[in-house]
Amino acid sequence: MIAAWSVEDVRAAEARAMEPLPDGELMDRAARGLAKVVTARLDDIEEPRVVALVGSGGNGGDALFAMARVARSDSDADVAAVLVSDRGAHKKALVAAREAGVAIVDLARSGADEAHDEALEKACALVAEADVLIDGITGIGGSPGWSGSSAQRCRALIDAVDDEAYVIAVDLPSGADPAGVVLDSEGVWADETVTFGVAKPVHLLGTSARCGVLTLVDIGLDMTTMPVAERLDHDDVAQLWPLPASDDDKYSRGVLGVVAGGENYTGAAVLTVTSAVCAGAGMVRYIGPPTPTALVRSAVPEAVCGIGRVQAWVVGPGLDADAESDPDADGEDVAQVTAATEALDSGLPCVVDAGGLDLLDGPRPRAGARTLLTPHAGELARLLTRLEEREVSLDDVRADPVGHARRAATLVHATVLLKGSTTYVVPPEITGMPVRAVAEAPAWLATAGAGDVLAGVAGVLLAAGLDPYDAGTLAATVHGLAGHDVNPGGPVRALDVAFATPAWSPG
Ligand SMILES: NC(=O)C1=CN([C@@H]2O[C@H](COP(=O)(O)OP(=O)(O)OC[C@H]3O[C@@H](n4cnc5c(N)ncnc54)[C@H](OP(=O)(O)O)[C@@H]3O)[C@@H](O)[C@H]2O)[C@@H](O)CC1
Ligand SMILES: Nc1ncnc2c1ncn2[C@@H]1O[C@H](COP(=O)(O)OP(=O)(O)O)[C@@H](O)[C@H]1O
Ligand SMILES: [K+]
Repeated sequence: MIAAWSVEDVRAAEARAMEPLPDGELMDRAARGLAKVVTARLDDIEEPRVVALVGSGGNGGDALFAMARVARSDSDADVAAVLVSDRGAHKKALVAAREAGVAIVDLARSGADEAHDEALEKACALVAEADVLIDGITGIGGSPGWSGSSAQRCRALIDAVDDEAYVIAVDLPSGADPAGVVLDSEGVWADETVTFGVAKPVHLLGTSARCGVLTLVDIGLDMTTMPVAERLDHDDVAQLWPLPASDDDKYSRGVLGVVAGGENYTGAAVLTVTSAVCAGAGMVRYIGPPTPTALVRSAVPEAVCGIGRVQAWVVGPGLDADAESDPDADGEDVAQVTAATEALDSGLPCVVDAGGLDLLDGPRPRAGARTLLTPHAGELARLLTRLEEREVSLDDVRADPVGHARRAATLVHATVLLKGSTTYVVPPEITGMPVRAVAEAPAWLATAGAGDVLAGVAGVLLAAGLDPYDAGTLAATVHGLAGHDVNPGGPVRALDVAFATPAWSPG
C-alpha cells in the first residue's frame, strides 16, 4: 500500500525527526537521495546537461545541495542552476552549489527591466538545452499554479523545456497543489518525482499524472497519524483477493445477484454477469426481463436466471428505474425494478450503480447494510442534486471529486466509488479512513460498458465477504490493470476487460 499524509502531518513529522539531529541533516538526506536518482538517470547520456530551477525555500535548497553532489560526481555532467525568486535561494545550499562548480544564473529582479528580460532569455536558452531538468521551484510550501513576482519567469522557463528533456520534480511538481485538491493548476509535468519521507496527497490523487514515476527517498520520518490517501500496489491486490478454500463450495464462496439491463440496455446485463463470472463468483443469479434474460442465458451459460438466495447484490447497470412509475411500462420491467428495490431494502451487501442510484433516497433502510455506490461524475452530480435538494453540476463534481463523493458517502451511509481517470473510493467521513485513489486505467477504458464490468467485479468481492472499501478499491485496481493488459496503448472493448480480469485476480 502506498500511503500519503497531509502537508501538516508531514511538517510535524519533519519537525520531530529534526529535533535530535544536527542542523541540516534532514535536508542533506533528501539531497543525497535526490542526487543519487539524478546521477542514475544520467548514465546513458553523453556529456549530460543538467539544469535545476530553484525557488527560495527548502525545495530549492534540496535541488541546490543535490546539484552540488551531481557536479562533484564522476557523471561528467555540466550542471547549472537558475534561481527564480526575487528572494534568492537557500543560503548554505547556494554556497555548496557554487563551491562544487555549479553555474548559477540569478534571475532576481535587481536592475532595469531590459537587463532582467535579457537574463531571462538567456536562462530560457539554457533550459532549452537541458537533457535533464530538475524542478526545485516549490515543494510542500507551494500554492497551486504560479503566483507572486516569479510567476512570469516560472511560466517562461517551463515553456522553454525541451520535449525530449527528462524532467525530475523535487518532492512534487511545482505548481501542482500539494494537497491534490486543485486539479488543473498550471505548472510542471514531471517524468519522475523524487519525494522525501512519505508520499503526499498530490502524488496519489487526481494530480498524480503530473508526477510521473514516483520515487521515494527515506529520510527517517516516523508518521504517527492516519494517512489521508492510499493506493494499492500489486502485492495488495494479491493479498486482498479472496481465495477459495479447499472445503468451499459454490454457495460458501458467495453467490451474487445481478439486477441489471432492462429491455433497453440489454448489453449491461450480459456485461455485468460476464464480468462477475470471470472474476470468480461462486455463482451468479440474474434477474431481469425476457430479452436480457435470453441473452444472458446464451452468452453466459454459467449464470442462473431467476430469484434465489444470494450473499450480495449488484443493482442498477442499465436499469430503467422509472419503469415502476411509467403507466406504459412493461410488467416484466416493473418486476425488475421491484426486485431492485427489494435488494436495496435487504440487509445484504450491495453495489448500487447507474439506474440503481435513482432508487436511493438516503441510507438503505437496514442499518449497517454494506453499500458501495459506483457513480461516474454525472451520476454523482444528479444524486447529490436530488438528495441535497439543490443544484450540483458536473463541473462542481469535477472541481472537487473527493469532497462531493464524501458528501454522498455521508448522506447514504455508503462507500462511494467515483469513476473517472482517477477513480476515488471514499468512505463516509465518520470512519476517518483515507481516500483510496486508483489511476491504473488507460484512457481507452473510457468506453461504454466498462462501468458495468466494474460493477460485476465489485459485486463478486462483496459476495465473497470483503467490505465495500476494499471491494471497491480492489475492483477498480484490477479493472484498470485488466483494461491496460487487454491491448496496451490501444482501444479496448468492455467485454474483453471482463475476460482479462481473471489474470489479475490472483491465486
Ligand atoms: N522541512 C524539512 O526539514 C525538510 C524540507 N524539505 C524540502 O523543503 C520543501 C518545503 O520547503 P518550504 O517550506 O521552504 O517551501 P517550498 O516548497 O520550498 O516553497 C516555498 C516558496 O515557494 C515560493 N512559492 C510558493 N508558491 C508559489 C507559487 N504558486 N508560485 C511561485 N512561487 C511560489 C515562495 O517563494 P517566493 O517566490 O515568495 O520567494 C515560497 O516561499 C519540501 O517540499 C522539501 O522539498 C526536505 O529537504 C526534507 C526536509
Ligand atoms: N479518462 C479515463 N481514463 C481511465 N479510465 C477512465 C477514464 N474515464 C472513464 N474511465 C473508466 O471507465 C469506466 C466507465 O464507466 P461508466 O462511465 O460507468 O461506463 P458505462 O456506464 O458505459 O459502463 C469507469 O471504470 C471509469 O473509471
Ligand atoms: K518541485
